[in-house]
Amino acid sequence: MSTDYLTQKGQAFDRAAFESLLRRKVFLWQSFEPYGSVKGLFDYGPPLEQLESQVIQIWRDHFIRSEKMMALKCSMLTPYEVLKTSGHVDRFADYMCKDPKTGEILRSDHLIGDVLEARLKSDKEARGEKIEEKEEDPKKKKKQAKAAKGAVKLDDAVRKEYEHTLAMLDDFTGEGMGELIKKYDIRNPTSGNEVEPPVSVNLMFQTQIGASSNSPAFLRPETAQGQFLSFQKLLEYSDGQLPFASASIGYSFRNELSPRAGLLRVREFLMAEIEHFVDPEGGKAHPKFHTVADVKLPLLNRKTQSSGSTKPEMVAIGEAVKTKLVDNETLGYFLVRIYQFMEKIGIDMNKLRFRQHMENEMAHYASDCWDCELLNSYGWTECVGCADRSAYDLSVHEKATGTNLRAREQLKNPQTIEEWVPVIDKKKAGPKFKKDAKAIENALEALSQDLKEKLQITMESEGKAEVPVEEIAAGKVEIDLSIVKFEKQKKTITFREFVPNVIEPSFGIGRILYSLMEHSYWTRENDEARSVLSFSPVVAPIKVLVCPLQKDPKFAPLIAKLEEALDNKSISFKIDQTGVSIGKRYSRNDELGIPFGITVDYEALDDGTLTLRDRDSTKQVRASQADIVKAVSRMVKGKETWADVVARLPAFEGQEKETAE
Ligand SMILES: Nc1ncnc2c1ncn2[C@@H]1O[C@H](COP(=O)(O)OP(=O)(O)OP(=O)(O)O)[C@@H](O)[C@H]1O
Repeated sequence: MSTDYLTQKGQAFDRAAFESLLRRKVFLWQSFEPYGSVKGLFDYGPPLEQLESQVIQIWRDHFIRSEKMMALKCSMLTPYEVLKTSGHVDRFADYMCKDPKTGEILRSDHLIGDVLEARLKSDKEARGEKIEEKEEDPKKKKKQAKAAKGAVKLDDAVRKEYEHTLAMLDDFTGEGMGELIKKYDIRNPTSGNEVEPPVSVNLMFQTQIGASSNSPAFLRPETAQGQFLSFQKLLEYSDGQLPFASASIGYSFRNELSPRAGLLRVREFLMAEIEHFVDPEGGKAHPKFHTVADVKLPLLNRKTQSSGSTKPEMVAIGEAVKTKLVDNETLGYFLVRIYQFMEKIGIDMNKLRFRQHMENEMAHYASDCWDCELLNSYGWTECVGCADRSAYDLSVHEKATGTNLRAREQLKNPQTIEEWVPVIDKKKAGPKFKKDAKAIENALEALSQDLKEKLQITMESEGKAEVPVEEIAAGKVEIDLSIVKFEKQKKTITFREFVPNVIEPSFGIGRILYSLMEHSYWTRENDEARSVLSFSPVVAPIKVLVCPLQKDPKFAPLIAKLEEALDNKSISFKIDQTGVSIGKRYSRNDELGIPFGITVDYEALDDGTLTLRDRDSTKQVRASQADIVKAVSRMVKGKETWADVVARLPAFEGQEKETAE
């Protein structure tokens, strides 16, 4: 199947050929194949496992080391209460519709979105809109003309309504989506059957800790909660100084209703999440913002999206923060760091944009949110979410557990303040409240200043008052002045206490890897189309292909020496000693994305020189083993490019034929 999506060389992207390469070269496959496979679960073979490990290494260096973040490894099994407090138990759900005849489960918003988009596409074809766009491509023109024959033109008003519905889809409740399904006669596209009304399904995998069902738990749907609950440890580790950031790389689990699009929507995936804790006073400034202020990013803001356009604008982040397009410096700083990370791992930067969340997409507590989206053959795909989560997470966990999740700022000048304080007659309170006495004392101290003042006035006028105490069985307690009174007392404070705000960049590694593989894929069109994966030398799973020119035992000592030299520099390599032609060996290893080939030929036997081939240009240089290994070592560390090497080392013209035999 071809799509409108183009490779880095401007060729039509052939997804079937791409997927066949991934299968052939054992990049990935659906898990548990001998048992019929499970949707949404994938196993990675050696090349993809290695690619992931290289990308993670760069991520660690780019964020954890360079930004001095505190790396954490938190438990994946998470007690029910934690996710109840975070809101996941009640709200981490999607709506699904069932096809009653086939039993197929469809995610309601995807179903509506897909059907309306297909109708709009068909309408465009019927109006000939696409045909005009691609006039220069006769093959496509023919295909579109054919499609247009079966296309259905929509009424202008209907077309507008569909477009509006698609833009607002995130706003619909289950009931609302049910009405849309009826109104637009939306059916299961595969069977044509009517579907049942949407029902809400929580996306977490539930389990229990220990043998008793009294301790329900979930597999975590994100790594973030563990990081929030480690806040006090992190604060201690950073000597109480803010801002600081924690980072966690680990698996998350979501029981997606309709896993699809390969690695893009799966049920178990690797996340790399950062929680940057910052004092909300001072506008969430970032100490290193000035170093990135001039970097321009492709930003697709809310206003542009509302106008129906999807074209991002290149804006310097300094300007974007100044005009409040991006809410604050810390958020802006991270958008730039995400951009630089993507560039480092070899993402095609023409296929990257930052899309601002529409108001209706954001969580109620978030103050701004941008997704880093990568374009692949499935369309623009959110690969990193970067949100300002305000003080929400720490506040809710503090409230639920009574643990202090605050930071303190030492005041330059101590301040004297007056505040209402409960003065409890413990001799009377103890016998009266018995086992609840401590909980009641804590609750009285935790009351707001306003409430303390109000309670004192009530007790003075009415002789008694009622105080809510969630922690005791009765849920409330009656107090009077013989037991407690609230007094205004002077107090000198030397610090300010606050709940830090959190900026969270959240990376889905699988989606990034998949997009990176598509961005790296192209075909060399010489004698026959040959697939190439142009992984940059820094991320390539294997760095070097070692090829003796022919199967000849004479080469063995030189190969052994070369192996030792590559090993000494920790360069991963593969030896291809099969009897096929050198050109064929190169091209089948181009499919693995190996950036360099070192050939040992008969000249090497005389003078010890080897040839080094660059995968993308197929150009070669000839030099001593030491020079070649040094050049490779520098290139895989990103310290030198092929252009630098070509400028330094003599070219080798006796290029082997690239064609297969
Ligand atoms: N089912 C999934 N499969 C693979 N990666 C995922 C999946 N769900 C989320 N991610 C990745 O985790 C990142 C952070 O998760 P987040 O909760 O922000 O995603 P989300 O907004 O729920 O994604 P979506 O709207 O696509 O379901 C995403 O940017 C994405 O890269």
